[in-house]
Amino acid sequence: MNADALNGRLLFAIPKKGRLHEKCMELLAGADIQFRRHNRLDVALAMNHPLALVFLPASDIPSFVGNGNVDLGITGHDVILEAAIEDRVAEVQRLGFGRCKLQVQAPEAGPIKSVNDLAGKRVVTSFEVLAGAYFDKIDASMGLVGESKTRIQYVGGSVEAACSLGLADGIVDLVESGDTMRAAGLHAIETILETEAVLIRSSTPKHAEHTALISLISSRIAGVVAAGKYVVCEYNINRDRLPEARQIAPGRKAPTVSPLEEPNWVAVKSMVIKKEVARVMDELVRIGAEDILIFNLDNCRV
Ligand SMILES: Nc1ncnc2c1ncn2[C@@H]1O[C@H](COP(=O)(O)OP(=O)(O)OP(=O)(O)O)[C@@H](O)[C@H]1O
Ligand SMILES: O=P(O)(O)OC[C@H]1O[C@H](OP(=O)(O)OP(=O)(O)O)[C@H](O)[C@@H]1O
Ligand SMILES: [Mg+2]
Repeated sequence: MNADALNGRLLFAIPKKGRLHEKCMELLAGADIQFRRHNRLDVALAMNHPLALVFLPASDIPSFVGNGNVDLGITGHDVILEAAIEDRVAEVQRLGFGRCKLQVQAPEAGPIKSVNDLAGKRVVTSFEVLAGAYFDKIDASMGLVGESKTRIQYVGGSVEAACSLGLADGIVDLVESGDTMRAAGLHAIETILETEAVLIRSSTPKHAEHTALISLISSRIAGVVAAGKYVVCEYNINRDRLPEARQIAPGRKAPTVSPLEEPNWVAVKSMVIKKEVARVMDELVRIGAEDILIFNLDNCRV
């Protein structure tokens, strides 16, 4: 594809593989960004917007966006901090996936039980900036200087293997379920940060003409993200219990209340945060609600 094909198009960077890729594909579908990606090509023109998708490694996306080479991107909050470029990218919104923690880990069977035990030793990581800054503080607090400071070594992946290979006394890497950590015989001794995927744009955009399209795409993505966060809860209840029901499930603005053919009974509908729905249903049952139904949302604008 020659550079002319991209002329005037908004460039949107998407992780080309790894943990964030599939979820990003779902977001693009939910936002109705249609494209056909040709085999091995990392640029795909959208068919229904003046936009091109650029498929890049997640860790390269912060600098591409921060330097204005692309206008919009999805990547992890962790790699933005690691790229030390947070002053040049604006986080438009959190996306609710790619949630994990950057943790200091050490062999479970060994003597290292705290970060102080690890200070001055060898740490292997793909996050050398964040791990370096973290251990600089620990070293300073323990009076470790020069040669006695913690040695941070970069590796590109499979970080958990470093201790058993004799390369490191501890590591700094991402943990979600903890399965990889446990399988490698490691345990977490400290959390450096919590992260999730974020939609970012350049703080100093080169192409002001894209502002309206960036707003449209952001609003569509926000709708897809919200749809994953909420369910619609519908139930029947005696009108006398409405004040209590409203406290249990207040909805976003207010519940929708419709009359039923049964005297003094109403049907109520409200949006409920998905994670809270079991508790909300328990409480509605407790105050006499009947026929409680929960509906997932495909998409929304809230
Ligand atoms: N286990 C995980 N659970 C949730 N999110 C994760 C996990 N691992 C990584 N991430 C998030 O995804 C981002 C990209 O990491 P990922 O490992 O997918 O990329 P990669 O290393 O380029 O790909 P690959 O591992 O396939 O080589 C991380 O910066 C982090 O924000
Ligand atoms: O706590 P868990 O659910 O086990 O997830 C954590 C693992 O996921 C990521 O690795 P990934 O699978 O991307 O492989 P990589 O190390 O080659 O990047 C991360 O680097 C951890 O190794
Ligand atoms: Mg990885």
